[in-house]
Amino acid sequence: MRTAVLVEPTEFELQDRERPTPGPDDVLVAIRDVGICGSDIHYYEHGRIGDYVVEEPLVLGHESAGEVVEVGENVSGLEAGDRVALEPGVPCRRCGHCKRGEYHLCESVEFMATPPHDGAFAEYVSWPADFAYRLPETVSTVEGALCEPLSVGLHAAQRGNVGTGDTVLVTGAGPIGLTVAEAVRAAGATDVLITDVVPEKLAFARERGVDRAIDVRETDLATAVDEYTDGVGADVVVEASGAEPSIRSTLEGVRRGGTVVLVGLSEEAEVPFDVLEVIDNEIDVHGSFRYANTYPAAIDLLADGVVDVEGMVDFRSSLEDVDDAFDRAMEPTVIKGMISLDDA
Ligand SMILES: NC(=O)c1ccc[n+]([C@@H]2O[C@H](COP(=O)([O-])OP(=O)(O)OC[C@H]3O[C@@H](n4cnc5c(N)ncnc54)[C@H](O)[C@@H]3O)[C@@H](O)[C@H]2O)c1
Ligand SMILES: C[C@@H](O)[C@H](N)C(=O)O
Repeated sequence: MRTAVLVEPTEFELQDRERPTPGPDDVLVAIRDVGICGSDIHYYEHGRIGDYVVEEPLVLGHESAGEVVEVGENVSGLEAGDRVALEPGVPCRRCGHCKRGEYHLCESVEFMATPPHDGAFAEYVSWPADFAYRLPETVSTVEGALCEPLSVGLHAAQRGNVGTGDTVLVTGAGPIGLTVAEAVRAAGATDVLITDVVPEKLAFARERGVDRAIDVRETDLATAVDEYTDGVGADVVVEASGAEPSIRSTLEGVRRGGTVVLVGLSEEAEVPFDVLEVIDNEIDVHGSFRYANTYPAAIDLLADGVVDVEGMVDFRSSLEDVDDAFDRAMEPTVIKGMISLDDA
């Protein structure tokens, strides 16, 4: 089968690999669509993300969906021909975190395209059936693949306990900020403000219906939020840029007694944060890491037309053009590129 393998930073090689054989609890999936995520780009450019280092050739891609072509003997509920979204992180299912349902915190999670685990830029992937979710007819495999970033948004909204009538400030209008915006709307937020430093990203967010798009290069964030909220501040701020100034600015946007959710990963592990402000204003600060139990909700929201992810896609490219696709995906105005494979 065809695979695109990262052999060195900035160097993909198209390799012919043996088609995997599904184990008894697995499904073999002919991959149709795979999103290019910021972490794929980071591995492509730098060969590492923090302690995760690409030491052996690695198949990238963890936002994927495709068609089941074979099922293992223990699998029920899925059959050949079903289209599925693949949840990319598979936990041990036995530890305390798994048993509590917070399986994304399992220390033994094997996550696609995170060294040493291969991802989905491949014709076929064999995957545990309980992490493969059937797509209804009305949900495309592009949408199925983008259940992954949508899940990051849904989890962030849950971490922020976003509720009906809330005003939410999202910092960063990349794919994650945009899925957060979709998720908080679905959770009942009535006012969504978003920031960025790229005018095209802000214009796009505006087209998608955010109530206020703030260019923080030109506009003081605290003033803009105060104006919008009559000096109160946002109920919830979700940081989705990873930019240090933006992380610090979350405290300028949140109301007293409000919640800050940190999703964006800073290049620096330590970012100065005014703890006196946090205490004095009784701010709840939550980390948000990946997601758990979000795929069924993501698929239902897409099937019901409550959220949109397909509109974020700027281009679809082929496995053979993966180098060109990554070059395009790195352009600052591009939101989402996809690698799409022919029908298997
Ligand atoms: N916690 C998690 O589980 C999780 C999951 C996926 C991604 N992430 C992280 O979330 C962040 C966002 O991911 P993405 O794929 O959307 O990244 P991205 O780089 O595509 O988008 C980030 C956006 O932030 C904007 N930005 C830069 N500086 C800014 C500033 N000072 N203020 C406001 N906006 C600013 C950029 O212009 C860009 O549009 C990244 O740090 C990524 O690593 C975290
Ligand atoms: C969650 C996922 O989108 C992220 N890129 C990760 O590897 O953690």
